[in-house]
Amino acid sequence: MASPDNDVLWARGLHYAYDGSPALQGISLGIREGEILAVTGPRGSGKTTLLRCLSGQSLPGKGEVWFNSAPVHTLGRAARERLRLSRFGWIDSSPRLIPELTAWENVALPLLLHGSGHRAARKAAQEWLERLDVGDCARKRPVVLRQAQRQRVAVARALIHSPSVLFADEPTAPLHQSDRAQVLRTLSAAARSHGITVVLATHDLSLTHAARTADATGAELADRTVALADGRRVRTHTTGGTSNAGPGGSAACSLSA
Ligand SMILES: Nc1ncnc2c1ncn2[C@@H]1O[C@H](COP(=O)(O)OP(=O)(O)OP(=O)(O)O)[C@@H](O)[C@H]1O
Repeated sequence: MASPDNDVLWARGLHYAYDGSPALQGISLGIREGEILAVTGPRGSGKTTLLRCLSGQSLPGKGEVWFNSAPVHTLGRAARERLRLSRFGWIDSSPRLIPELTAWENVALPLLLHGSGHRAARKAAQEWLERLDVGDCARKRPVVLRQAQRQRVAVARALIHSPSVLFADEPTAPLHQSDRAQVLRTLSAAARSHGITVVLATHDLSLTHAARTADATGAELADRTVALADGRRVRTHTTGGTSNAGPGGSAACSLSA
């Protein structure tokens, strides 16, 4: 099926419930290639559930999710797993690194799994670690790293194979306030330079503003912000020129930035 407005990822009429308790109630959304979309809303508004449905980790009870021409909502578990490994990246609020591997080995893993040579993978991993200001951690294991360092390693690992879409679920939650904007700026700059589409869930709208205003030279963090409340899409705020409201989406409106 052709996507509306040539969106790389789009959803229509998504419903999801946990044991009969609704978490998503008819959300429709389209995301353009290379767009950085922030999904905001208070705790429990459905951000994580939406990201899980969009990335094929959870299947909606009703509705459709399409990645390009692939119907994610009808793919079997193995096909969704392959799609996630090859085309998607995921950053959680708590970094999940493999404790037996060093930082660079953790970061290099997606490349090694995709068949890259050891030397090339190590070089790329080192470059990503340096970009995220943890180059000196390359040979350390996660257990000796601080939480903020572990999260930067996790960000490097999510970006190293240049996924088509990066899902970031509260990626700065474990970081101190001072580190948050910097990691978000690095993430968004890296995504823009590699043409990676980003879906970023955060309950802290001020964070996206802080990352924008603190960056005198970089691009704005998000092109568009979609706000959720009680599993429904309630507001869209467009900040960049590459965005659309998506199928069934509300019209763009202005919030103060
Ligand atoms: N595993 C689960 N089992 C039962 N209910 C769940 C589960 N995960 C989420 N929920 C419920 O679904 C609703 C949406 O939760 P979700 O985690 O998607 O929201 P969120 O906006 O990401 O919240 P937060 O910012 O706290 O992560 C909430 O009411 C939540 O309590």
